[in-house]
Amino acid sequence: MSCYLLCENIELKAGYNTLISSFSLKLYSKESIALIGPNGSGKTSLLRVLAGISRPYKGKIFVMEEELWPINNIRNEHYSVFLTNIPSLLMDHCVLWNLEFYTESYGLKFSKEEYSSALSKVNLEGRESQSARTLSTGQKRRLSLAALYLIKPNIILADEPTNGLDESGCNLCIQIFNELSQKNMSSILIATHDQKLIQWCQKTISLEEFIPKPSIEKKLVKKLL
Ligand SMILES: Nc1ncnc2c1ncn2[C@@H]1O[C@H](COP(=O)(O)OP(=O)(O)OP(=O)(O)O)[C@@H](O)[C@H]1O
Repeated sequence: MSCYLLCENIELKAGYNTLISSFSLKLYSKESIALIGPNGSGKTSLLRVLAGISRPYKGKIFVMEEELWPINNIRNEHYSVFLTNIPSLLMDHCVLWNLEFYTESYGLKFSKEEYSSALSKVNLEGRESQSARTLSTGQKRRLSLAALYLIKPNIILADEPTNGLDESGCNLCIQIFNELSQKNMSSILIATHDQKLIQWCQKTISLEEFIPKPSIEKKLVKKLL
């Protein structure tokens, strides 16, 4: 199996605080890993770094064997997708425009019928001309899933993809991830608190293990304060 995403000894900081240290990961084709950890443990920050949106303080990242930094050549290639959803939707544009925009940013163009069929898959049929702003939270998630289904990226980095989805939406999300992993050999890294999604993943990595422990000096200062 090919290793699609590799990172070694990653250290992340938020301001002066070290969020995560010595984090390494190998993500193979068809593999699905759940990234878990309490609120604020750095799951989103890590996904942003792995997607090439921000740089790690330390460590190396390889996407399909290409090193991500010092220059990010990876963005907008057919490599990874970052399922942030709502903020990345262009609210003043309609559903179809958003879908075209997402797929074209990966160099992919589809027929009107193919876009409509992807919308039907996520239960948004007939909503092509509706403004993205007027979609409900769950419908915005569904629109992101339709884009994901069309793009079929090799690497999927999903940040709490089932947030705001009802039960059928959660099942649909798992079904799409399953299809992409089985038929497209996609590898999937999911930051989530959703037990059903965690159970679906083949592996779980807890970020808690990579949160640096406060030194004795720091503990002492805290106690004295
Ligand atoms: N730009 C920033 N400046 C300062 N602190 C930041 C910044 N971005 C994130 N942080 C801090 O980094 C920590 C990790 O945030 P992050 O969103 O990665 O956590 P998370 O594990 O995804 O949390 P949740 O489970 O709540 O989604 C938080 O304490 C957050 O306040």
